[in-house]
Amino acid sequence: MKQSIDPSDSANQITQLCLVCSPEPQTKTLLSPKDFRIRKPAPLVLKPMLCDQQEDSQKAVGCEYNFKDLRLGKKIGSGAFGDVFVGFIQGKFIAVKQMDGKQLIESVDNEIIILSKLTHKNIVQYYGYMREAGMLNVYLEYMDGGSLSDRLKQFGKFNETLIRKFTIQILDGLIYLHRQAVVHRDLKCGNILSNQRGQIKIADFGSSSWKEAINLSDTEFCYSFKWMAPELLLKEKKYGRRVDVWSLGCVIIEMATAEHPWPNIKSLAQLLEAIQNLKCPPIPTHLSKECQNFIKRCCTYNKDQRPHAEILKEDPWIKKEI
Ligand SMILES: Nc1ncnc2c1ncn2[C@@H]1O[C@H](COP(=O)(O)OP(=O)(O)OP(=O)(O)O)[C@@H](O)[C@H]1O
Repeated sequence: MKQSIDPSDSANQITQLCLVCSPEPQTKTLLSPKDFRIRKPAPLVLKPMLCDQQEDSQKAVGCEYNFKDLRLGKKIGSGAFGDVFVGFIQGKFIAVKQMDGKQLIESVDNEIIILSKLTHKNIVQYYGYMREAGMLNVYLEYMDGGSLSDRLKQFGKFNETLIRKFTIQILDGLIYLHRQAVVHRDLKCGNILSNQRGQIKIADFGSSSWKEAINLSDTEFCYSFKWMAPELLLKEKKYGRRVDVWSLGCVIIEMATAEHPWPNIKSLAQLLEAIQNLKCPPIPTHLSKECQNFIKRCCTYNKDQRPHAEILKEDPWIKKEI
């Protein structure tokens, strides 16, 4: 099936982002992925984008921001590549992802390249990065509600009204990403952050690709596998944006149950067997028929029959008046 991407729309957005991100104004209008290489290390003063936190604005405002003034606060989380702290600068809170620069691996660089060209109300905003004393600090929008998986652990499963509200926001974020030809590949509640205003944003682009080939390691069972589309697990060479649509179905199951999708699966071999036999993760029966049907559409085994995120925006469950 042909992918519904409006090239002019995409090109305009990328051009606009590049103009905001780059230290020098660009005059080019046609850009390619190589235009988004990481800038040379160690600039102390960056010109990041700052979103107005008071509004749901998609507009990024360019301004000078000296990270030397940053004060580091308490640790708010940790992941495979390092720790995340809250930072305070010029009266604003930001998140600081701190990683050992020496152990810096490709996927972190990958995350920076991808983040630096994205700006959308449902994508965690990237402000800049700095290498200092062997550490790499990545500066991000601070999401004071933490991840959705933190919220599920704390408060238990969400009701369908909230699930629908969050799904609409995730869909908007995905539609934007996919228009930029970015595939997230690791969408799960742990990588979706929330704030006190009920907004949610997609984060953690360490696994994202710029139309690049996948390199899946099957030597150890990684729990992210449970959110993965069959074509990724089966290491098919051709896969696309719709792997994120499968994961969205799994995210809805996670929100509805406060458990991983495929809750009884403990190994990659078991997962592969289950996915090939059942074709779809178990769908919670307490959800409305429309919601169950939406999950089924997301988790369509055959990727060519699986709808794109844009098409799902028109689904009756999403469009219904509440
Ligand atoms: N921008 C942010 N604002 C607020 N909290 C954040 C932010 N980014 C990360 N966190 C918190 O820090 C935790 C760790 O985030 P991080 O992105 O480093 O790792 P992860 O996604 O949990 O795991 P991994 O990188 O190993 O996949 C998150 O679960 C979240 O609670």
